[in-house]
Amino acid sequence: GPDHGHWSYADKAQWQLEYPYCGGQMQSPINIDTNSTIFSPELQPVVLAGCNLDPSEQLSLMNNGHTVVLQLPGSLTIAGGYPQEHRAMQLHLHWGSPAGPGSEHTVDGRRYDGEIHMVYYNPSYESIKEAMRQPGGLAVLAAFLQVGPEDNVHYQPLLEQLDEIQEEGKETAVAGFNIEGLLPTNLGRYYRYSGSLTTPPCYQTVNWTVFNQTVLLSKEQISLLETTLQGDDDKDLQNNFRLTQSLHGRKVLASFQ
Ligand SMILES: NS(=O)(=O)c1c(F)c(F)c(SCCc2ccc(C(=O)O)cc2)c(F)c1NC1CCCCCCC1
Ligand SMILES: [Zn+2]
Repeated sequence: GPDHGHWSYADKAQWQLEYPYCGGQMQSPINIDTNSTIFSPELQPVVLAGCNLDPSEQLSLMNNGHTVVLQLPGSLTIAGGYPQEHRAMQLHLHWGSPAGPGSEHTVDGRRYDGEIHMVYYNPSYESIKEAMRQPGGLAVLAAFLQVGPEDNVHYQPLLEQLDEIQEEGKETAVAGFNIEGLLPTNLGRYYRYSGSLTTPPCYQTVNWTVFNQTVLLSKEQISLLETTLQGDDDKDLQNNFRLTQSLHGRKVLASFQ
């Protein structure tokens, strides 16, 4: 993809020097102040289509030095909850370390253990490259990962392969599975706002959905995520989250009261 190689979460204050959008007024992630959200009953439940990927389908799982990325087929689409259909591109995770949590968004100042992002693009644009640069060109479905009492079996296809891609740049194959299992069961309760990619180039073209219900993983699964991968210069890949950005007057809508 575009040149993302040399930035890191250590120098996130300098991103805007190289990538001007990162200093913009519609940046992500944000803190969601639940007392200031606006109930919007027109926000319909998110509906996914084509998410039960056949096990014969092989998906690329890669450590790109900043996160673990699962490439998704364009046959997986958002069929409800957005003005028009969007096609899947990839999903990736954000996490912390054994010393603390690592979600990107926060709710009333609370940071969760981790966060999954499913990235989609609006196919009415000529190409993904084009869609990425246009307002409303991208949709990201975000859900918080939280420590719960037992293993989340839906995350095993991803987590059991992490030891295959410990080093930056390593890639492995994952057999198709039900992608919807990675999200909360209730896709009707969510926050919606206009923001950006949380990584350079920070394009301000993302229509964000942050689900209210969290996804529960076991302590062992969260710990595996926090302690297996290495980023650039062989340091542990941890705390790969951007700090929350100012709303600059943006409103956060809620599909629920
Ligand atoms: N939260 S997020 O959605 O902004 C996000 C991150 F926070 C991310 F940290 C990432 S990974 C870092 C950016 C990156 C690195 C390499 C490559 C590549 O080799 O193709 C691609 C991207 C990452 F990939 C994404 N999502 C990508 C943003 C980068 C360019 C558009 C492609 C889909 C979304
Ligand atoms: Zn992300």
